[in-house]
Amino acid sequence: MLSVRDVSHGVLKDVELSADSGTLVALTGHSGSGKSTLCHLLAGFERPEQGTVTLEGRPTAEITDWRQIAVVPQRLALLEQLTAVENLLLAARLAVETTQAEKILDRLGVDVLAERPVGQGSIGEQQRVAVARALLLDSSLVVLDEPTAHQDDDNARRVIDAVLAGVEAGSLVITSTHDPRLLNHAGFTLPLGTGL
Ligand SMILES: Nc1ncnc2c1ncn2[C@@H]1O[C@H](COP(=O)(O)OP(=O)(O)OP(=O)(O)O)[C@@H](O)[C@H]1O
Repeated sequence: MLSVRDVSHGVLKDVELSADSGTLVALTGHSGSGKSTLCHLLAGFERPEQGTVTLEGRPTAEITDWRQIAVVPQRLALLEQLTAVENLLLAARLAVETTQAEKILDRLGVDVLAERPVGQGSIGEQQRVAVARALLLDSSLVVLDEPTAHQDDDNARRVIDAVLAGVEAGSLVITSTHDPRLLNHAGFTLPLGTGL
């Protein structure tokens, strides 16, 4: 269970959210409404100025295990000199087989980067590598910041199918998005900011 209680931080005011495993939650709101800020708090990159963000009762800021919280930050945070497979294995702390990394890269149509430095890929390809990395371990909480922002329809479909497989496998997936292709699949939506 993820629990966001009475959180105020920067532009975020009194945000409340509870969600269980096996759910897809969408964060929406206009540019600057705080979607990325909330993603950072969920991921545990920062502690909230007020309130609490906990996963199974533990502050997310104290959780460093990728099996518990996996993330696609807006700027992806890939190591550009490493291949796609190496990026995935690093996140998994080398605890998965190379074939497992190759399989999810293939599923996301980005096997072309498996053995190449990801910095050579297009932004859309790099985003799909970051999505593959976040979905690799069926982590308890998966936080995705606009994971289809750089995807055409075919590749958005690949991302969405992979996300839904993660939800099916039991992950709680929280994604910020403006994209109706993704929004349509959300179990529920948390609108942030005013006017939406
Ligand atoms: N580190 C920071 N320090 C100060 N202000 C920040 C910081 N990060 C973000 N902000 C501000 O907080 C507000 C919310 O930013 P955020 O990136 O969370 O919005 P967003 O809803 O994700 O927007 P977008 O859809 O454009 O990505 C913005 O006004 C931004 O300038």
